[in-house]
Amino acid sequence: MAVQISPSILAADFARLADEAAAVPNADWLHVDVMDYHFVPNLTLGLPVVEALRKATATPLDCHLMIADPDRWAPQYAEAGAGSVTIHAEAAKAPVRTLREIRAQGARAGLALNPATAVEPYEDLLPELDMLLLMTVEPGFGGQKFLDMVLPKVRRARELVRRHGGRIWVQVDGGVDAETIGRCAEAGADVFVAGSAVYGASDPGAAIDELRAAATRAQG
Ligand SMILES: O=C(CO)[C@H](O)[C@H](O)COP(=O)(O)O
Ligand SMILES: [Fe+2]
Repeated sequence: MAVQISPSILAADFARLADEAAAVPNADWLHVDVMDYHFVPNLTLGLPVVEALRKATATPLDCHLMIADPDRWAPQYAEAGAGSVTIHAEAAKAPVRTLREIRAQGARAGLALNPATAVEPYEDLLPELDMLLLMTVEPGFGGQKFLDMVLPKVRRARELVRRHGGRIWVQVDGGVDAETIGRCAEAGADVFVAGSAVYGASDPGAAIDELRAAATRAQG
């Protein structure tokens, strides 16, 4: 599948979110990291900001919920207009129901796995999914170093997805930059979240072009 780039607004200026969204017109998605001080030791933003962002940009929102109770809240993010809503396997207690509720609201449904969470136990969930998100840092903060140990899991996820028809996107998130993105693409990822590498650059749009070119080259 064609490479997709999802810049994370975690690395943007939270006081100027509409301008920061406008600074990346070539992004396929805007990645929105929702953190609640419980699932991860950090707090970011919630539904009101997602609703406001949705009105401020035409770029679809890719909501990554790092929250303790995704079963309760995820459908509301879909209802608020997110194009994609991803819940963590480590937090969801009723993932089948929650993923179905996300889809019923018209959004794509994603399942995220922390670096130490294996993908194989979730094979039976694949029919409920539109995207698998493999964390390449421990969730909670931007600007962390990419974890190479996740790359074999990216390969295994790509193989599982291929066996199930290849419809499901494989996203990587954390420490993705112009250097690490090639290894992720080569391992089988096709959607790339990048926070610091985009919003830390002097020209965020040019940084996206550079990431897309590097991933496309590596896909071969
Ligand atoms: O989910 C996340 C952290 O939990 C962020 O999406 C991720 O860290 C992106 O930031 P960076 O590219 O700077 O690592
Ligand atoms: Fe994220």
